[in-house]
Formats: sequence, structure tokens, C-alpha cells
Amino acid sequence: MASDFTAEQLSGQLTAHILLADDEPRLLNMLAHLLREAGYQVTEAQGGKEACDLVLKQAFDLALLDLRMPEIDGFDTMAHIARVQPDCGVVVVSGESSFSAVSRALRHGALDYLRKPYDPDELLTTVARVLKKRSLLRAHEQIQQRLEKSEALHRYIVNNSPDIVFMLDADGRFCFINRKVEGLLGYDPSELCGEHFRHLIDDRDFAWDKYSLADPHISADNPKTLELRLKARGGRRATRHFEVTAFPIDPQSWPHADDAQTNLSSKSARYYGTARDVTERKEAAEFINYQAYHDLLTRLPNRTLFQDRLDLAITHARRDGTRLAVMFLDLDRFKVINDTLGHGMGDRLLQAVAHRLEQCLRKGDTLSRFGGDEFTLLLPSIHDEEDVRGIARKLIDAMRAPFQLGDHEVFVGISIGISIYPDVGSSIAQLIQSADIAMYHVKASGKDGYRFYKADMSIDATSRLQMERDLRLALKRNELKVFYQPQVCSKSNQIVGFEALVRWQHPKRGLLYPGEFLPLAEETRLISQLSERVLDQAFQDAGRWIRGGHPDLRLAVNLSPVQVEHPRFVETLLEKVKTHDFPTRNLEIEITENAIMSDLDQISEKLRELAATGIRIAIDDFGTGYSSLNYLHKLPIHTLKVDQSFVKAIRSGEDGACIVNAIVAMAHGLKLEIIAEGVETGEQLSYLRRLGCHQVQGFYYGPARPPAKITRSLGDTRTRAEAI
Ligand SMILES: Nc1nc2c(ncn2[C@@H]2O[C@@H]3COP(=O)(O)O[C@H]4[C@@H](O)[C@H](n5cnc6c(=O)[nH]c(N)nc65)O[C@@H]4COP(=O)(O)O[C@H]3[C@H]2O)c(=O)[nH]1
Repeated sequence: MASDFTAEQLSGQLTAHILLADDEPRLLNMLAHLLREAGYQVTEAQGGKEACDLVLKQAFDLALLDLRMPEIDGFDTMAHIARVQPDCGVVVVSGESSFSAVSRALRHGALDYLRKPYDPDELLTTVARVLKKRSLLRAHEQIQQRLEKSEALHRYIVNNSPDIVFMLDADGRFCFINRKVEGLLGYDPSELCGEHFRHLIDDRDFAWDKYSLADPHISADNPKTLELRLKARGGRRATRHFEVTAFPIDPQSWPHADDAQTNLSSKSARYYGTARDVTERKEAAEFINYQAYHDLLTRLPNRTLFQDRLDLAITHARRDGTRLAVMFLDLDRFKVINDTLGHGMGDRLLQAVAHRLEQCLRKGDTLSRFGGDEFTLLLPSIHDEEDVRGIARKLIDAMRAPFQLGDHEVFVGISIGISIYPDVGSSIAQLIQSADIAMYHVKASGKDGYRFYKADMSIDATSRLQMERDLRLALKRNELKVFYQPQVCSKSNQIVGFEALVRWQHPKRGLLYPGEFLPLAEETRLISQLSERVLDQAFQDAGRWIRGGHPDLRLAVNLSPVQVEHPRFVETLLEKVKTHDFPTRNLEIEITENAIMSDLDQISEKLRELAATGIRIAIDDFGTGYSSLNYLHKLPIHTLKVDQSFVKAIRSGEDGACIVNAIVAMAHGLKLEIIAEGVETGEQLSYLRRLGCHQVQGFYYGPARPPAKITRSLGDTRTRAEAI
């Protein structure tokens, strides 16, 4: 800065322009001469008045004033100069030597006072000294101004930086931090000065020491950059992510390090750094990453993340010699709910299911949404199958209670297939596929249960596809047959009706039972076509028998939940009844408890409509589903069908028998008819008879047979059960 001023300017003597004011022309001339001789530029004023006029027109560095002048005296002239040219210094040259005059002159701003008659040398020395002092003062002021400007500029740049800018001392304490920290994190810079940088770091990233700046390789050219979460003040804002760059300050470029004049805080600065807010970028990246590995609807890991975790779990299990389980879970009847209540409800159901399943799991288990209504579950480090069984049961139980979706109360079951590492294999694909196959076996055997994969479970994905193709062909080629199983009154041994049961006469695999193809038909929506065929056939066959001399013969048909929940279920069924001119009073439809409970209000409405036409309604597999007995009062039910598992228990033990007792007692109490299914032995028959359950169905009286056989036996006009 000093180099901006010339030696001349600093000395300020030779080029200086001096104003002389005195009312004595002789003294004025002498003084002017003296100063001109010394090299100064001089302007003379004959008195105060002229001097005042001159300072209005020209700039002077110094004025030498007499005090006693007519019109305007030296004091007033001094005051005028101070107003008009504050930079012009004043020296008084006066014959007045009283103390009061001198002190008054100095108080009014005179830089010096020379008494007349003056010594020429003394005058010249005084003028030179005063001019030099003024010149130095002016230079200092200019430097000060420039410094202030420069400081303001740097302060502006630092405080308006989009980043937090800071300086740390050797211990990592803030000695400077810009205002940006207020906008981004809510701290006033002054409250952070003296605080350790760690004070700002989120607990999760609390390893500043690990990122110590002591590394000798860090410098301004090679700064250290880390991503850290910084805490906002008082937790009023969320933690934000920052890219923090810092490096040690080079003492060469920061001379204040040893400067005692510098204020204490910046003096101790050893590190310089910036913190750039990268929250938005980070969150966007995290979201993209999250999306790649999660299902956004349920927030569960997706297939990719599941496979990754399984891969890792297999590696651990292999190394530690432990076992792990993979479960494949598929919701029963999800598609029906999704189709009838809409996708919005379907989505809500999936979220609720995911939530309930998660409640059953431990930390370390991975539940993922594999797609649609399929979930997979990884259970690492299991001891034995019993562990896994326990969890499977827990999951199944968790689904038992209804899900409230708006005004609808719906029920879903869950089918679980399980594979164990290393028993079924050691690859991700093998484990998932085996669990999937086991799950299909659960579905095929009536849903809502679990099974472990066994090597003889042959169905694989390709055969499932094949099966679907075959089923479509079967419908075209009329390969679906209806067989009839008699329902007998054990008191009279009379056949009271037949239950229509579908069979598939497969061209290669022979006669297939419903358990082998109905689940697939339900999932592929082929169930509607299949049911139409069965109904057409059954109405034809049974209609013939009824018209052929058995007017009271009852036809029981099974209806899938998919059919019942269809919005046009009632119309479709009644249209079919009409087309075949089938007497409604001879028709009994069998539906399961679970189908009813899926949407109690809607289903009861539909059943009421059907019951009003004379159609009878039976609850199939009674006692195995959601046994909320409340619904029995609400629905127009005619018959309860005791599930065969309870009938079987009559032989094997007490518990099942107790349930049969209870169901029969309840049916009597509610004045409902009751039929026991799966009666195979005389012992079961007698037991049921004793209980007062007289209608039975089962192998004891014969399995389901093709219609020709039934026609033949009915043709005998005898309808006694022994004949079938
Ligand atoms: N162990 C044993 N089993 C006996 C005995 N008596 C009868 N069964 C079998 O028990 C099942 C009774 O039918 P369900 O409980 O309605 O259970 C039926 C029913 O829910 C369903 N189903 C059958 N046909 C149709 C149909 O046309 N439409 C629909 N939606 N479902 C059907 O498939 C299920 C299985 O049918 P099926 O395999 O024909 O099996 C039939 C029948 O063959 C016995 O004494 N012992």
C-alpha cells in the first residue's frame, strides 16, 4: 500500500500549495518570498476576507494565517477553511502571544503557532514538519479506506458464499464461521466460536477424530473432503448432509498466525474449511438407491435386495456351518379382493399385510415383497425345522383377524412354502424356487397352511405354465367332468341328494382331483368358465333325475369365493338356473366360511337374494375357517357341513369329537340342518347318529361317481343308499 505514495507526496513539502493571509502587505511579501525561495507554491491573500474567497476557488495543503485581520479575523478564517477544505492544515503566524490566543488557535484546529517576528529557519522547519505530518495522515487515511473497502468486499464474499466457510484452531475449535451457518443450521456464528467442530456433527457420523486433519498430505492443493451429517440447532430442523472440505492453513499465506495484533480468534486459526449443503443431492441419490432396492408400496426390500441378502446369508451359513430358511408366502384370495374392491383397496391390503407380517419377525430376518401378492422371507441361522414351523404358524395366525379397508372387513389367508439351506440346495435360485414349489403344494391342498419342500414335489414353474395351458385346452375339449357323491339320511338310508364334484379327465395324467387344478384355475381366473361348465352339467344331470321321479333330490354345488365375490354373481347364477329350468328349491350352494367373511355385508346381501328365490345355502368345511359365530345369525343359512377332519377325529381321539358335538349342538340350537362329511366307518356313523346328526356323506356310502352310474342306480327307482 505504501508504495502507492511517492517520496515527494510523503514528504509533502515541495509541491505543496500554501495560502498566506495577512493584512500587512510588507510582511505578506516577505513571507511569500521566503516560502517561494524554499520551493513552495504560494498564493497571497490581503486579509481574512480574501483568504476565505480563495479557499472557495482553489485547493491548498496549508494556510499560514495572521490572527488580527480586519473584516474577518484569523479565527473565523480558520473556521471557514475547516468547513470548506477540511484537508487543508492551518498554522498561525501572529504577533499575538497571549496564552489565551495561542490556546484558542490550537483549539480551533491550528497545527502550530509561530510568533511574529519569526525566525525564517524556524518557520521553514515548522512548515515542512506540518506538511509532512499532514501528508502522512492523509496517506494513512487512504490506506485505512482501502483496507475497509477490501475487508467489506471479503466479508461480503465470505458471508454470501453458498457454503459455510470456517476456520478451526489446532484443536478443531471454530475461530471463525460465516453467517451461512445461520441460514442452513440455525446457529448464530458467535455462539459457535470456541466450540469444537464435533459439536455440529450428527451422532451417526461422530468420528471426526477418525477423519483427523493431521494427515501431512492434506494441503490447500490436496484438501480433505468428507460427507458428514451436521446437526441443526436445537433439533428444530432436520439434520442435513454436507460435503466438508478442509485443509491446514499455510503459515506463509496466513501471516497473522504469529501476529500479536491480530484478534485472538483468527490468530489461532490452523485449518480452513468449507461445508457445502448436499442434502438435496444426497436425498435424491438415496431415494434412487432406495427405490432400486425397495418396494415403494410396502416399503419392504424388493426381490433384488432379498436376493442380495440371501446370497450373503448363504455365505455366512456355509462358513459357520449353520442352516437358514427361505419362505415363499402367497396371499390367498388377494386377487379376488383386488378385483372386487379395486386396486386402491388392494394396495392398502398389501401394506397392512406387510405390516402384520413384519410384527412377527425378529431383527435380522428379511421380509421382501417379491411381486404382486407374493412375499419372501429369509430366516438366517435357524436351529431346526421346529423353529421355522413356529414362525410359519405365527404368520398364518397373524392373518386370521380381519383387515379393515374403509367400510370393508376382509379376510385373507396365506400359503407358505419353505426351503432349508443346505437341505434343498445352496443356490439362491434353488432355495427360492423350492420354497415356491412347496407353496404351490399348500395351495393345491386347500390353502392357508405351510409346507417344507420335499424332493418329490415335482411341480416346477414350467409345469405350472404347462398346466395352465392344459386347463385352457381342457375347457375347450370338454375334459372337465362332474361326479356326484350321495348325501344320505342315515336314519332311513335314503339318498337325499348329491354333491357335484368336478374332475378333470386329463389326456395324459388320467383323472385329476380338484386339489390339483382348482387353485390354478382360481388364480388364472379360469374358475369362472370352469364353474359355468360344472353348473351346466350338474343342472342337466340333476334336472333329469329330479324330473325322472326324484322330485326332492337335492343338488349341492360348490362355489368358489372368486365366483361369490363377483359383482354379478347373483344374476349369473339365477340366469343359469332359469336357462336349465332347474327348480331352485332343489339347489343347495356350498360356500366356505372364509368366502363369507371376506366381505360379510356384501355377501350376506347376495345370499339373502338367492335365499329369497328358494335356493338353500350351506356352509362348507364348517369349523375350519374363521369361526366367528356371529355371522350365523346374520345370514340365511340352511345347512352346516361338518368338516371331514372333525369326523375323522371321532375315531382317533376326543378333541375332534368334542368339536363335532359342539357343532351339532349349535346347529340344533340354531335350527339348521347338519351334514357330516367324510364319513368312512360304521363307528363314525353310529357316533353321529347318537348325536342326532343324521345326514352324512362319505366313502361309507360311496365316493363321487360319474353321472351315468348315478342314473343307472336311480333308474332302479330305488334310491336307497346301498344301491349306489
Ligand atoms: N378322505 C375322504 N374324502 C372324502 C370322503 N367323502 C368325500 N370326500 C371328498 O371330500 C371332498 C368334499 O368336498 P368339499 O369339502 O366340498 O371340497 C371340495 C370342494 O371344496 C372343491 N370342489 C370340488 N368340486 C368343485 C367345483 O365344481 N367347484 C368348486 N368351486 N369347488 C369344487 O374341491 C374340494 C375337494 O373335492 P374332492 O377332491 O372331490 O373331495 C371331495 C370328496 O371327494 C371320505 O369319506 N373320505
